[in-house]
Amino acid sequence: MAPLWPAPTVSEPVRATVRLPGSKSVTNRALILAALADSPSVLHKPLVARDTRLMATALRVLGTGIDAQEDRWLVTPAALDGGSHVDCGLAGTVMRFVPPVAALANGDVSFDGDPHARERPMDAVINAMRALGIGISATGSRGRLPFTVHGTGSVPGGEVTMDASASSQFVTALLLAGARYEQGVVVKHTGKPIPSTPHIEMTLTMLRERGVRVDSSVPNVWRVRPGTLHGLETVIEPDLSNAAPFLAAALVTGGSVRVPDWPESTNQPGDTLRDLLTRMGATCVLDDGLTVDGGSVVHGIDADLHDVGELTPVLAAVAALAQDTSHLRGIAHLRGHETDRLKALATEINGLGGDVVQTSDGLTIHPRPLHGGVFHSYDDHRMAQAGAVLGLAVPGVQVENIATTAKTLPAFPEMWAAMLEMERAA
Ligand SMILES: O=C(O)C1=C[C@@H](OP(=O)(O)O)[C@@H](O)[C@H](O)C1
Ligand SMILES: C=C(OP(=O)(O)O)C(=O)O
Repeated sequence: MAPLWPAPTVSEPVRATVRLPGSKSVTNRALILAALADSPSVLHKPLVARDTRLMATALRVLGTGIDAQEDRWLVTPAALDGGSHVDCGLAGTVMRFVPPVAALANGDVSFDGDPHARERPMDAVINAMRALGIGISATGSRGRLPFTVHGTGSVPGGEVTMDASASSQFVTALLLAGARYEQGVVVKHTGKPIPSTPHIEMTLTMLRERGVRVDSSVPNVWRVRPGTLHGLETVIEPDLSNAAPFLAAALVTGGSVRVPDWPESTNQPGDTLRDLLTRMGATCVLDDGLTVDGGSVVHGIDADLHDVGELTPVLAAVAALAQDTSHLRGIAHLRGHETDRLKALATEINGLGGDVVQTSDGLTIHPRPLHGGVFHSYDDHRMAQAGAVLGLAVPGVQVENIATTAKTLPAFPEMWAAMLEMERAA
């Protein structure tokens, strides 16, 4: 078993300012778009974490120049080469977004990842790529990793229909590369509603900022015109989903946490924390940062998290510490995330004495007095964060493999300690 991290418990309200590094989703889109552009791009304040390093490495092996200084990454596009291998780790953004780019390379590019990456749904992207004229041979089972993309230097493109109900990333994957296909791309979704749609909006916004013409006027249809992407100098927003555990600390301890540089307008799903935490008893004030003050109680919540699924683990931890029952709905797709998050949350919270029931599309969480114990993280950064939140209020919680937070926030343990230190110093 990976090492255990004794999650700190606090008896005083947490009072802190927590500055967060860049967004994973924005950084990895910016890297892909920079690699496909007609001129160099500069990314200021990118996220430096496992998922973004994997993306940078993937694009480098395809021939892109990336000069990564700490807070400033210069990306110089070049002709894309094949004959290489891409390690996707456990990053959905790498395993879904890079293959349609690799199709533009001259030669074969093979893809694989962590053991659990081979379980994550991928078939819609593979089938769509085939329909767009891309050669791809899947050696993995059921259209999953590992597979090889047979790049020929160009892609016909055109119209494709897919079922993206398992992940919004399937749509994003084709839109990001589509302008570089000869006929562009038209993606049509059929099936149950797509989750995490703000992430598709993020893709559209970032494409348009780089000069790509995208029509999204018809629901569930996206039309990307063939054309040139421009290089761009851009500042990456802080990762608002990674703000969740820190803001939750304010709520569960009745304290106050401020996150500077909270964007006034954003496509990041983490922005809905303002509404969700307010409904759970917090007061949220947005000026040039977001300040969350906890009240005297934590309320349960009945919430559809379909669009903001990645917030679920931390919200479930808060819900387990609330005064009444919560219903988290619309998140069946979380079974295909870094782990089956519904099963993992129910198992681990119940292991501490909780009462969490899995439903067909979510979780029902009845708060119960919790006790200490091991909280397994399943190589899932957000499970580890959920364990840390529970530990604030429950003595003796030990989070297994806290290092897995490095997927999107390598300094998480240090930032957590610093947040609690500020409270003691205040
Ligand atoms: O496009 C993106 O950057 C993401 C889309 C979402 O994926 P799903 O649509 O699979 O939930 C989200 O959960 C993930 O963390 C990041
Ligand atoms: C689902 C997530 O990640 P990925 O980009 O690997 O899908 C997540 O970060 O919560």
